[in-house]
Amino acid sequence: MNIRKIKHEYKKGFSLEVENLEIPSNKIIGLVGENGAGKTTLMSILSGFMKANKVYEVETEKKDFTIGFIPSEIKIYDFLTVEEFVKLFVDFSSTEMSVDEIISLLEMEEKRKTSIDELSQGMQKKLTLIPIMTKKYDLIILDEPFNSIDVKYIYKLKQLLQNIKQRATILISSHILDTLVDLCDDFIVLDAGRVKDTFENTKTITDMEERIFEGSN
Ligand SMILES: Nc1ncnc2c1ncn2[C@@H]1O[C@H](COP(=O)(O)OP(=O)(O)OP(=O)(O)O)[C@@H](O)[C@H]1O
Repeated sequence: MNIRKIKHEYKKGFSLEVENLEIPSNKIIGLVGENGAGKTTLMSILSGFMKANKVYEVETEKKDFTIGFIPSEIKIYDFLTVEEFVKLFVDFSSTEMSVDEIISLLEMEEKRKTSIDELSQGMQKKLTLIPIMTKKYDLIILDEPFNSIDVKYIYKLKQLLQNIKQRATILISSHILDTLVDLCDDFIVLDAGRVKDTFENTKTITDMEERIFEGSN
């Protein structure tokens, strides 16, 4: 995917302006930047969740390019049980996986009859990730996927994303830098709505910290 130009202005003054940014295929790319840098705005626009109100010029490798977006917070139908929620997903999506397979992949067999509003935050977060585990996309966009999930599941999610990378590009925003350094191939640094830097991951946390935060206050 090539972002020729995206420009969006919010009424209260913040503007996002990204130009000539290549999102390479079959890579995991970390989108980093301070609070309010514009990560969610960029991800929402790229996924079609929000429309850029000034300029939107994006090129994709093919016409039927598919994008899966998991926002950082999704309100799910919390009056359903885990099993009912997964069944609803299976019935209304094109996945070939069964309800049992998905519940087993989530390691939530013991909670299948539990109402979602009685699950922990992390368990609810896991449910929001079902689409990327079960469907094929060309680009997967994940906004803060590691928030509130436990270390074991972070480990599993990292493995899953490494597998998915063989057939998709993955753009992840997170403030958990060591997880990103472990996982990503490349980084994009956003600062005040502009791309400050793009670089390859050297897999050394201090290196990456210096590169990302250098020049910041
Ligand atoms: N709906 C909105 N209306 C007006 N301004 C907004 C709106 N949504 C976001 N903003 C502003 O746009 C800027 C970028 O916000 P955005 O959520 O994209 O940043 P972010 O990098 O994802 O931040 P964080 O790391 O805190 O999640 C912020 O200044 C925010 O206040």
